Amino acid sequence: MFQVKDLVFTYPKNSEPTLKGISFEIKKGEIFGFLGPSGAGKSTTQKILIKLLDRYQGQILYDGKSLLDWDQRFFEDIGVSFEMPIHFSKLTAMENIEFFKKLYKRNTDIDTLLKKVGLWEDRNKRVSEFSKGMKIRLNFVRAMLNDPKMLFLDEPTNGLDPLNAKILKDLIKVFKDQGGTVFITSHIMADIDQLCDRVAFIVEGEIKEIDSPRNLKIKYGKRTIKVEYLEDHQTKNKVFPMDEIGQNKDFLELIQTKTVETIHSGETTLEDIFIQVTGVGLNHGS
Ligand SMILES: Nc1ncnc2c1ncn2[C@@H]1O[C@H](COP(=O)(O)OP(=O)(O)OP(=O)(O)O)[C@@H](O)[C@H]1O
Repeated sequence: MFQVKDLVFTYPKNSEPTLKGISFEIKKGEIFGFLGPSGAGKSTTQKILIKLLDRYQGQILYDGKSLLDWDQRFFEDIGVSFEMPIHFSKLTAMENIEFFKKLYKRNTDIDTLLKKVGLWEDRNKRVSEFSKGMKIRLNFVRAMLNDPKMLFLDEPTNGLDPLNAKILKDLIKVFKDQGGTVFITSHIMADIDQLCDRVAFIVEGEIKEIDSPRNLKIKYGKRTIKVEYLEDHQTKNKVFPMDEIGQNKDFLELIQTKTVETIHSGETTLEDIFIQVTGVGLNHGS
């Protein structure tokens, strides 16, 4: 869908580039996560990909054609949902939708979409009366109005309670299952882990890693097995190397002779990988 090669971008007032020659591909039909600490260049990359910023160096192809050569038809193809929902708060949800719908040639079935996000009953309420979660869901509806081929989502679940976050994640998955492509940034690693086929880690304008969450966990995981067991009425633990565990006499003896409480493989979380790759804790992010 997108091929980005050696992308360099410097804001006009800056002397140093914000993006220092990044290359990546977003494959058609995948959910691609873009992760990194605050100020790494995620939003800048996203703004370039949606044609809000130009004057970059390097090459960006969308659907095989340079992004610079795409005209208004590009905007018919994409849906964008940025972190801060911006709506006309004195208008109802439906009035907002009617307004933004007119910006596009192609439209999706809005009634179905409103029902899917759980806003159908509230469609005639003023947006000023909406909760944050409702506004974020309305934002998603806005991004989907033109039945896009590709969605750009910036922190889509930020500030949502678990139920609203699940509704949104399920909608993103359905979009993908129906052939859509997604570019997503988030500081919530569990959401990224659940959603993304591949992730890129960007640090100070450079990409440090690109792979599937699963492959990254294998790469950064410890490949150990920790057994917690009971001995003398106390919980003890032993750690074994995962390689050739089936032939490990100590391990086999332990699980045959002791009361095992838990067995864990030493696989790491995306959160740990974030900290290892970026060198920055997640609470440093915005
Ligand atoms: N309009 C601008 N003019 C000059 N510098 C900018 C501008 N916008 C962003 N920057 C700088 O570019 C760098 C990358 O910013 P960007 O917003 O892309 O980071 P980010 O990874 O999206 O961060 P966050 O997670 O906080 O959203 C930062 O150092 C920032 O100060």
